[in-house]
Parts: sequence; C-alpha cells; structure tokens
Amino acid sequence: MENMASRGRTLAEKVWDEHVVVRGEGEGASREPDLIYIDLHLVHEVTSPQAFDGLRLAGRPLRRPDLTIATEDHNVPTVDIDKPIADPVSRLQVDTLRRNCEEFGVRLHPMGDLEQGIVHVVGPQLGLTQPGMTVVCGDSHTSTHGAFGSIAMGIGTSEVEHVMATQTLSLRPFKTMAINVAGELPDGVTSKDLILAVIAKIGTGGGQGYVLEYRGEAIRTLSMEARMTICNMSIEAGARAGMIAPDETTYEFIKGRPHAPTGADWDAAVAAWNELKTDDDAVFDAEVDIDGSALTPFVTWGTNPGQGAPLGASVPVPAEIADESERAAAEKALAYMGLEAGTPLREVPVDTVFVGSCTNGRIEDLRAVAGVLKGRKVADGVRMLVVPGSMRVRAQAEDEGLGEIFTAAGAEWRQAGCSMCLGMNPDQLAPGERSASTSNRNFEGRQGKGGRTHLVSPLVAAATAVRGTLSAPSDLD
Ligand SMILES: CC(C)[C@H](C(=O)O)[C@@H](O)C(=O)O
Ligand code: SF4
Repeated sequence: MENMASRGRTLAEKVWDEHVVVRGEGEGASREPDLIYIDLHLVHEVTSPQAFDGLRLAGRPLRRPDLTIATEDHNVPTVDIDKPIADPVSRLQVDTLRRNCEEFGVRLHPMGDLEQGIVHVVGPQLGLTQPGMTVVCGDSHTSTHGAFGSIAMGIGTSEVEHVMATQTLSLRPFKTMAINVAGELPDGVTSKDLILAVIAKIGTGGGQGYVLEYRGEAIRTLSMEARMTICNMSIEAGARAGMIAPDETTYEFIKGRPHAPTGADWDAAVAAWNELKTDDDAVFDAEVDIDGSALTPFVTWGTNPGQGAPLGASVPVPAEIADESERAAAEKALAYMGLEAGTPLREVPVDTVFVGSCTNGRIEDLRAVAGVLKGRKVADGVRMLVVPGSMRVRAQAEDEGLGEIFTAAGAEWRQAGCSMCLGMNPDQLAPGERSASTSNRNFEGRQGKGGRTHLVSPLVAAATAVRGTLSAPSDLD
C-alpha cells in the first residue's frame, strides 16, 4: 500500500494517507511501519483491563477521552439485568470497566442504558463511526465499521494501551484486495449469504495481509446494516479490515444521529466523503469476482466460517475432497459436528436458534426474523433466543411490535449483549447441542463446550426455528 503519485489510489490508500503522522522509512519487507492517527477508539470489558493497568502503572492519563467510548457487551447477562451479575468472573470484568472508565474519564454505556450494547452496534448507532476515519477496538470484529468507508481494525491489548496513551498506532501498510460482486442478490439471499460464500471461496486465510474493498452493483444496493454484516466477517477471511465506499445510503444512515455533523459541517463532511472512492486508475494487489445474482442461501457445516455450502447442498463427502489438508480438516469437522457425509443440509435438525451478535443483531435483522415468524410458531423442542445488538435496537423493535411477534412465536426476547455468539455469559449451548446462529464464528466450543454451530442468515435462522431443521423461508408452507 504505497502512495504512488503516478497512479490513482484505492479507498484504503486514501484513508491511510490522510492519517499518516510519520511515514516509515525503507522499502519492501524492511519498510518501517507508519505512525497512524486514530480517530475513534471503542472499548469493552474484555480487552481493556490490562491496558488501563498499564496507563496507571506508567502514571499516564488517557490522551483523548473525547475520542474514546466504552460499552458493556461480552459478559452481560441478557435476562434480569436489574440484578447484580451472578457469575463472579463476569461481574468483576464489568465492575473493573466501570472503575477504569470513571478513573480515566471515559464515557461508558453500562447495562440497561439505551446506548448499551455490542460495541460494533453502538458506534454506528450513535453516528460516531463516519466515512474516512480510522477506528480501532480491542476486538477482531471492529472490521464492521469499515462499512462506512473507514479503516477499522481489531487490535491487541498492548496496542489498546498505545492508543489510550498516544491516540496513534504504529502500523505496517497492507495490501489491497477488491471483492467485486456483480448483479443483484436474489430475493431471500442476504449479505450474510454473500459473505459466507466469499469466505468459502477465498478461505479463512485468503484475506491475510489485505484490506478488502467490497464493490460492485450488489454492494451498492445493500443497506448499511447489510454492509456492516459483510465488513464484520472480513476478519473471518483473515483480512486486516474490510471496507465499502460511502454513498447516499451511508449518508442517509448517518444523518441526524447524535454525533453526526450538522448544518454547514454536514455539507462539508459530505463533500469530503464523496472523495472517498477508489480512483478508476487505481490498482488493487488482488481481485476476486463473485456473481451476486447466482447466490442462494448459504450455511456452514464445519468448524470454521470457510466450511460452508449452499443450503440446497449436502454435507460434503471428505473422500471427494482432493486437497489433503482440506480433506483432513473436513473429516475432523464432521466428527465434531456429529454430521454424516452426504446428508442434505436441509435435513440437519437443530436444538437452538440464536439471532443476534454484531453480525446480525441490528434492527433490519430483527425485522427479517419477525417477518418470517409472524403468525408461526417455533418448532417443538427448539429453543430460540432473539438478542438485540443494543438496547436502542431493542427499544426500536418494541416500538415496531417485533418483540410481541418473537414472544408469540415462542422465542425468548432478550436484553442486549454478545450473548450466545461466544457464551461469555450464561447463554450457552450444552455439550452436543446444535445451533443455527446468525453470529460469525462456528469454532469448536464457541457457543458452549461441545456445542455445534451452523452459521446462517437471519432469514434462515427464522425458518429453521419454525421447521426445526436447517431451512429457508421458501421451505415454509
Ligand atoms: C473477546 C474479544 C477479544 C473477541 C474478539 O476479538 O473478537 C470476541 O469479541 C469474539 O468475537 O471472539
Ligand atoms: S457479538 Fe460476538 S463477534 Fe461480536 S463482539 Fe461480541 S462476541 Fe465478538
């Protein structure tokens, strides 16, 4: 990602160049990192304690509390939130965040607050995430915010401390990859299906070292919620970040939010944001082409997000996989998942359906689920959890009558948090239980020890809850 004046620049290069405080010396592999300015630092309870401790030990203040915001998400329960947290580890984690935010002057949205929720839902909903920014958080799914045309990256705890102390980060330039998605997604096919198909195509390491830019007609027609779902999962392809150039859809989403610019500032911001697109003569280091119009609902059968297939397909037969390491990985995954090779995916029964997470816990996702559940019932023996990404999303869903639809269908309509996405709270699968989950990771034990996860879109999650086996809404009567 060098700034070559002789050719146009990609979106990622433009945003990067705008934030260079000191450019690293040298060329190629021996090139020093650049020092990059950070516009927004998001904080949650899991990855911040040591960073705050580091500041305290060094006797340093937080450099820019005004560019830092914290929320409680991973460890919070999604029921009885007015009571003290029962689990001592979670309680300590949340209490520590509260004490640290108080001591260092960080704005915190605690449990129960209208703006509390998953950090990647909260930033955009407040209008804090804006085009052209650099956004970081000690959380891999920070890539979500790239949907606004920002460079948004997950960072480690020592980097969190560095940003807290200096508001900068030392970063090596990345390579750039275009993911060109032609055509329009057919009815019933969502951005979740698209990103699962992209990861199945390029692999969980396919994006390593790259910033991905999603482009093309299919991307342009997507809502901001749908774009966030795509950028969110960039990290599951191993990418450093994912981005989408801002457009009218982006501006429409941001306008009027609490931290959005207003008046003349708004006009100036939009004028600047309009420049944030890849130049026609820019060159990507790699390009991948996908025909969006040919996609169908996509689900995972294995234990990494790249082990996926169209819902209409069958559980793969390892013996038919040519690549030796892929074959071994498939065998291991099927054993863990308790799946028989060749079983039609539509015949795989689930115990639990989880709707939520920073991938698919926004209002549009809940509307899609309610649209399918309305007038229907969750199948006997299936437990369905609907967990809004934030308390504001919950309030909006209540206003729109979605909460009633979930409850009438027999689903559990919860309070906001990460919940069963990773089960750091009591929302977990029991050993051997199988879920259809709108989250982003199907790793072994992710949703509870011995739990088995199929990643799906909100539409597939809802239809699966009704039929009890992996299904699309078109399978329902
Ligand atoms: C706990 C946190 C560090 C982790 C992450 O970085 O992604 C979590 O959010 C996850 O999704 O696994
Ligand atoms: S919802 Fe899941 S993926 Fe997102 S931040 Fe929370 S644990 Fe991580």
